Amino acid sequence: MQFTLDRLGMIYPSGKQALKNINMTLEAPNLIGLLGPNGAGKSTLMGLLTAGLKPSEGSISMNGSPLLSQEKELKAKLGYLPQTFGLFDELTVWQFLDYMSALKGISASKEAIRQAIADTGLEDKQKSRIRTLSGGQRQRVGIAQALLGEPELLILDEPTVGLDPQERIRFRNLFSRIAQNRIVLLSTHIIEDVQSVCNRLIVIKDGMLLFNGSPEELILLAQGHVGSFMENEANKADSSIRITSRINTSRGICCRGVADRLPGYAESAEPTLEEAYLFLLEKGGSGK
Ligand SMILES: Nc1ncnc2c1ncn2[C@@H]1O[C@H](COP(=O)(O)OP(=O)(O)OP(=O)(O)O)[C@@H](O)[C@H]1O
Repeated sequence: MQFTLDRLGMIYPSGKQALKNINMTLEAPNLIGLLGPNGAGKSTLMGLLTAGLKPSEGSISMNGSPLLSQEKELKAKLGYLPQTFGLFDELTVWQFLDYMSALKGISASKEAIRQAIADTGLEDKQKSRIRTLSGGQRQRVGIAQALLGEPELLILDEPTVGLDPQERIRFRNLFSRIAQNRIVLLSTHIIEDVQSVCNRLIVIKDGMLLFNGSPEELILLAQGHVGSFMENEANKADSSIRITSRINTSRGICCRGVADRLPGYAESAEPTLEEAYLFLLEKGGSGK
């Protein structure tokens, strides 16, 4: 399965340009992390890929043909967790997933539901009404409906929101397993979610593609732009460095930060993925 985005742009009827000139290819297998600050255009990009939105500029093709002429085929291949979604509060978890399976036209629905419930750890909640679930449990039901029928393309808009750290780890591992033979695209603000599991990162800001590559390539971009220094040794007049962390040590507060040109008092340090991402956002970056 392959998607090609060609000069893709989106202008909402309000006149807001949410995406500009996006060019990229997404192919299986891939676990792709979609990163960007609030309002960057991540949900808009996901809306276009799921054909819920129609592009105002450029196009998307699926396996070489226009996506919008293959909406039925796309729906059969797609599992989608939107940022906000409605659950039917009076249904039980099983009933809701049964209903979603029917909408998706899944034939062996019992097995598909059982698998989705097992993958999301909802076994002991399958007979509970959705209104009685916690926020994190509801999010898991949202993920479960996206997983139904083993879709070839899984698009997850902030799937780990509301999940506790243990659950986040569980889902990271699950997404990583699923992505072995399909495309999983997940948006998040949490770098830990993409670190170690995503083999590819896409960063957008103000509707523009800033980066499209591996986590290692992103870290390389920030090499020489991350420094550490003791706070009491810093020259306060030189504020060119943006502090990313402050840690108490026996010698005082040790700071790390990113800068286009490191000030003399900072010692160059190996960038973390989070620092590389912050550096890219500060700098504006260059797409690939
Ligand atoms: N239906 C809409 N009508 C008009 N403008 C919209 C609409 N939906 C989104 N926007 C605007 O388009 C831009 C991109 O929004 P989008 O929701 O795609 O960003 P995002 O990266 O998903 O943000 P967040 O991380 O906050 O969820 C924002 O400026 C937003 O205000």
